[in-house]
Amino acid sequence: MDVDDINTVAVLGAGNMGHGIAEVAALAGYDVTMRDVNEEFVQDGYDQIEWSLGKLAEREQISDDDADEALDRITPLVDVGEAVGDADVVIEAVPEKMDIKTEVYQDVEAHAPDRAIFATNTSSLSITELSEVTDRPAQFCGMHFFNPPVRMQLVEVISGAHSSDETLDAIGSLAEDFGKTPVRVHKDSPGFIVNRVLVPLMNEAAWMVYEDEATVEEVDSTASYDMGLPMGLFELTDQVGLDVGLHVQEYMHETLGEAYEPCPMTEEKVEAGELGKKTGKGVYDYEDGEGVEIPTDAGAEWIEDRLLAVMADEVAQLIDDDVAGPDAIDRAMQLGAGFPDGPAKMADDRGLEALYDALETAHEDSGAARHEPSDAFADFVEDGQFYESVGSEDADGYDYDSIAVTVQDSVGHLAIDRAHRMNTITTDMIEEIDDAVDTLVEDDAVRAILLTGDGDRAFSAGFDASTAAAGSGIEAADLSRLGQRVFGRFEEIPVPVLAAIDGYCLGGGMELSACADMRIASERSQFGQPEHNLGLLPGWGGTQRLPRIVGEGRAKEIIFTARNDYDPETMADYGFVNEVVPTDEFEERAWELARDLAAGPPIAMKFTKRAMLAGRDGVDAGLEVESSSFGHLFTTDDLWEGLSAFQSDRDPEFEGQ
Ligand SMILES: C/C=C/C(=O)SCCNC(=O)CCNC(=O)[C@H](O)C(C)(C)COP(=O)(O)OP(=O)(O)OC[C@H]1O[C@@H](n2cnc3c(N)ncnc32)[C@H](O)[C@@H]1OP(=O)(O)O
Repeated sequence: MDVDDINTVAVLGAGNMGHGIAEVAALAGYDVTMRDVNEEFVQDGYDQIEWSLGKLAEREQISDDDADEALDRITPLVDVGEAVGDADVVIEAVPEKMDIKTEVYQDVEAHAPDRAIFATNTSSLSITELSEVTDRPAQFCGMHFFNPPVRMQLVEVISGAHSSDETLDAIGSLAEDFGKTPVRVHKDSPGFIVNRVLVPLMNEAAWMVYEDEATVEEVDSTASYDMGLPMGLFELTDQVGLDVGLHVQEYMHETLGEAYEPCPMTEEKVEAGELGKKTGKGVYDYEDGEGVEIPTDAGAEWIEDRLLAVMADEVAQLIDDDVAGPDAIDRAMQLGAGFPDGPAKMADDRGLEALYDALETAHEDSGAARHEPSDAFADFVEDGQFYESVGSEDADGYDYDSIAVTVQDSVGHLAIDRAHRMNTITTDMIEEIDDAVDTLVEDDAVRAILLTGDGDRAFSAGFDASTAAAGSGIEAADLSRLGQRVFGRFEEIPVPVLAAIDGYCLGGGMELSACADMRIASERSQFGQPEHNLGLLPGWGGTQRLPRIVGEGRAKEIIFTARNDYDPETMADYGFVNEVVPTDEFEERAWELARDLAAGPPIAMKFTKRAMLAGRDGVDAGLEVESSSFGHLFTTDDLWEGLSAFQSDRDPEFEGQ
């Protein structure tokens, strides 16, 4: 089945995941039936969707009409026959119990059309085993969403032993059509990617505390502030629920072996009903205690190495077992767990040998199976790096971690690729942008650059404040200089640069866009320089470049008010935005304009940028560059091409000669 043949999606289960998936499908324009075992459950799910759509509309992420139309597309049902009778795809999100799922599939099988693909949202059961309770194992695969589906970008698309390529392609395309990023998991392996990396990591954190090697504060401080993870590991454990985590750990222990033995501390807490945030107490105490309090400076290098080593071993096994490559693993962890970098890259950066040694030393001390490095890990240490040995699966485009760079129709497209963190900007990203500018300028095929932010929430929400913890004044000044210089390169390079802003464009993101030659924005965009709210100032050129574009008075207003909600029309009035475009036409318009710029005369473009830049040193300097450039252009083929195209009333084809 092709994704174009999918019109109706049946979602089984109206719980947290089920109603979230139904909402996502309806927002993408599909007709949705949502089924649960009784009226109350299904109505609860429907009410949750209504509430969530209302919130999206309130935040202007969708219009009121979009919210109403999405809700209208959802039919809540109890009758299985009615729910799946006309379904092209059935997404099952019922409780994680094999007997419940088996019963549901038998019921569904009796009513679903032969063409229907079955996709299970299981996070911990075997896709292959589930597919075998149906009569269509080839039309069956995993489609694992993350909680809450409306906000989380990742969908793991998992191949069971019998899944056909056609099924996997259709479900991958469906996930994309839902506005999500599918990551292919090539084998039905316990925990797939995200849980396979995250669960042993959380388990190791628990063991370190249980065995008195470290305190909760030390582990969480290391994870949050030294490794830059979005939260502490115990904070995460409490948020997920200790019972939920333990359930997956037990499954992994059963299927993968002794190395996954759950920590007794987790078992004890589950037995005592201390399940995490939802019960008021887990590892942290939310009712009688202070809740989560993580000191910024209690981290330790050996804890970081241990945690990285545990992850590296899982990554090694996943790659070795052909479950996924390093870039798929990293992408999944960034989108599904909010990691700043993926575990393969983090381990490569730290050095596999050092991490292997850390694990081996732990094994000598503890003798525990979980500390025994796998053969796969040993092999990768021999090879040097995960990425070096396996390479990247990204076929076209250049290979970067935090940006995506491709060339199409003479346009070099540089997308900030951290949608999971609002496309916030890190030092590594700035260095990658620096390198990408070199690469694109050297590429003769590139005649214009289009700057965008991945996803539909932000061009960029600015500097990644979570990486700002403990820098000295000198380091911060260096970071400021780095951003000023690298962003400023867009002003200096010979090709025109268009920033296409869709969503938040704040702080450093706005400073980056200010270096483009032109800016267009979707109607839903929001602008601002909120640095003063953080006690900072715009440090990537904002105090200099913004006043040049909007005038000093407006620039001071934008910086002093520190608002983050300037609308695009106002920014167009201020002269910052060249054009405001309806959101649903935005991507097309951005590319149209970028292609138009790429079709312009390269030498005249280069000289125009150069003359304007020279003018910043004074009008006379600018005028001098203008006239010498004007003279030079008279010696170019492009001039004659322009003149002859004008005379014969056709579009010119400039070659930059
Ligand atoms: C030299 C350069 C300096 C600078 O650039 S300083 C930074 C300037 N930028 C800002 O101050 C923007 C800060 N962010 C915000 O105000 C809000 O966010 C938004 C208005 C962008 C969006 O608000 P909402 O829709 O309510 O979403 P949410 O839950 O606040 O954010 C979603 C996730 O994105 C993370 N995030 C957003 N901006 C940043 C940032 N600048 N640095 C680090 N993380 C950021 C959040 O924390 C959160 O993450 P989780 O889902 O894990 O809670």
